[in-house]
Amino acid sequence: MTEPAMVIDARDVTLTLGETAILRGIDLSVGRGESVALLGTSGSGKSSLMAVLAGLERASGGRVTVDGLDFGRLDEDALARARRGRIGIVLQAFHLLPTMTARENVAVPMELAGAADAWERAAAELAAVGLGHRLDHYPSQLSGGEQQRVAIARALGPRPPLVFADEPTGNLDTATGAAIMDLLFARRAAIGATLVVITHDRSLAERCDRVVTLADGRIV
Ligand SMILES: Nc1ncnc2c1ncn2[C@@H]1O[C@H](COP(=O)(O)OP(=O)(O)OP(=O)(O)O)[C@@H](O)[C@H]1O
Repeated sequence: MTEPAMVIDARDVTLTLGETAILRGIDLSVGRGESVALLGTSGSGKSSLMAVLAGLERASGGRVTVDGLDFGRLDEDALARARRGRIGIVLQAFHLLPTMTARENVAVPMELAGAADAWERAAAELAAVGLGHRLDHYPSQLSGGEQQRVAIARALGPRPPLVFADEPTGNLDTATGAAIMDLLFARRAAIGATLVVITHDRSLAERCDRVVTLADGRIV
């Protein structure tokens, strides 16, 4: 089977929560290997769009196709399976599991994605983000920048074709944030993943192949 050229194909996507129309007819196609920045003021719908495209939130209307799968046709279990190994997510606040070491945080999603050698691969992934000497540290024993490196290793370890990052440098100082973005771009290039980055930072956005700007739930 040939792979679909578009990793993301969203057509007239709407999201309404309660009375609030959050996404109001989004059309967005993202090609394989492309990097796209989602820019927009606070409340414009960036995180909501990411949640819909990542299969974390169901669209209220329209069609979302990711890696050839029509999300609207999948039940919850099928959607969870579709996400696993196919979509990696890096968030502003890292969200590592506090009771697990760096290595465990990275190994668990790879195990869930079916890797037999997840434990060994987790060590290699952490070495690739410069943390080969921190395998057994818990998140509380790591700096913010180090925690985000673990989060990148965790998200990209299963080699997903699609990676989302929501304000990945938002909790970091400028220099650390720049190093994290360099790392995110380098690791996603190494695995050939498509990247969608949400940001407020125009200079960061301009590092992507394409900038998409949202305002009030629409692409402008
Ligand atoms: N569960 C919800 N119920 C109702 N409204 C919501 C819900 N979640 C988000 N919203 C509203 O939807 C709009 C878009 O929110 P979203 O978080 O997607 O914006 P954003 O562009 O990512 O903003 P930020 O840059 O501040 O993170 C906001 O006005 C928000 O208040």
